[in-house]
Amino acid sequence: MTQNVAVLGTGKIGEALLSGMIRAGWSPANLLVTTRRPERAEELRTRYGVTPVSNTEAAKSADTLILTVKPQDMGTLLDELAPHVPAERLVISGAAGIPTSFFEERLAPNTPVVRVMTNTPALVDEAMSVISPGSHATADHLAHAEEIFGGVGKTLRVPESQQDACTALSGSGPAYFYFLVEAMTDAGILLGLPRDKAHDLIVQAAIGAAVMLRDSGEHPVKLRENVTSPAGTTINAIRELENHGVRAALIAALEAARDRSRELATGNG
Ligand SMILES: NC(=O)C1=CN([C@@H]2O[C@H](COP(=O)(O)OP(=O)(O)OC[C@H]3O[C@@H](n4cnc5c(N)ncnc54)[C@H](OP(=O)(O)O)[C@@H]3O)[C@@H](O)[C@H]2O)C=CC1
Ligand SMILES: O=C(O)[C@@H]1CCC=N1
Repeated sequence: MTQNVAVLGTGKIGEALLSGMIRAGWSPANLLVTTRRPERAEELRTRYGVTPVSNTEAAKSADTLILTVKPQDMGTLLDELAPHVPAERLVISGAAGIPTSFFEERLAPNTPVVRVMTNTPALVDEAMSVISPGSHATADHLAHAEEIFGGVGKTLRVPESQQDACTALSGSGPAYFYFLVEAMTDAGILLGLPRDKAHDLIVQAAIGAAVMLRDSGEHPVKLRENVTSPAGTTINAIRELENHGVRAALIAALEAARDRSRELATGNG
């Protein structure tokens, strides 16, 4: 039987997922979207051929509901949805921080809930989507979530207790790499390179390093050692990174992201 899937609150992540599902072979005829603004609904209809509906209509008619509003908007959305979601619907939350218990307390008893933390590389089918079941989600529900999110990249099952850490690492992760590229491009400017050339050099170094990290089977330390010649250039840069506490800064940064994810747990964050 063909399943209807509704994406509720189709912003950046919702659209990334939607576009990936269509690339992965889902028919737009089976995809519903909800938005807060009518012009956004029309944009999605025109761009993807999907059907915009109200939140209430989605709750009544879709087999699976994927909630991709901001954590702070989740309580309001659930107040609207709760009276209309039959208990057999699978509810997937894509929101940072909010535990599955938040949904279970507001929806009909025994509603299956799955929590997923994906990331924006879903736009290029290179997402990492970290998946955890709520109390009533079965193996079939998890498999269905994996089928959906597997269309936009890799998936990984973790206990829900690890979701805040995963949010800090991979949900927010792409932003740290963009930040590095931005800073290293500025360094290229300081060293006298034109901005476009500096950008291209750093992006290609990032792609090459990422592919080697994924495919070489080597530990990152070994890969870095291979670049770091005795009395060469790289070790001078590494010394400066260590002097400026970049390793400690990254550990503290990810800890702060994990803590913020925990704070968002109430949906009022
Ligand atoms: N951005 C990222 O990299 C990641 C985000 N996430 C999570 O994904 C979720 C969405 O983030 P993101 O896509 O960045 O945010 P966006 O603001 O781009 O998307 C949320 C969308 O929900 C809409 N919306 C809000 N309330 C309602 C409602 N009641 N009914 C219908 N639509 C509604 C908003 O409308 P309007 O446009 O009018 O504001 C907006 O378009 C968040 O919970 C976030 O934690 C997870 C992983 C990565
Ligand atoms: O910054 C945020 O809150 C969201 C969740 C993970 C990535 N972006």
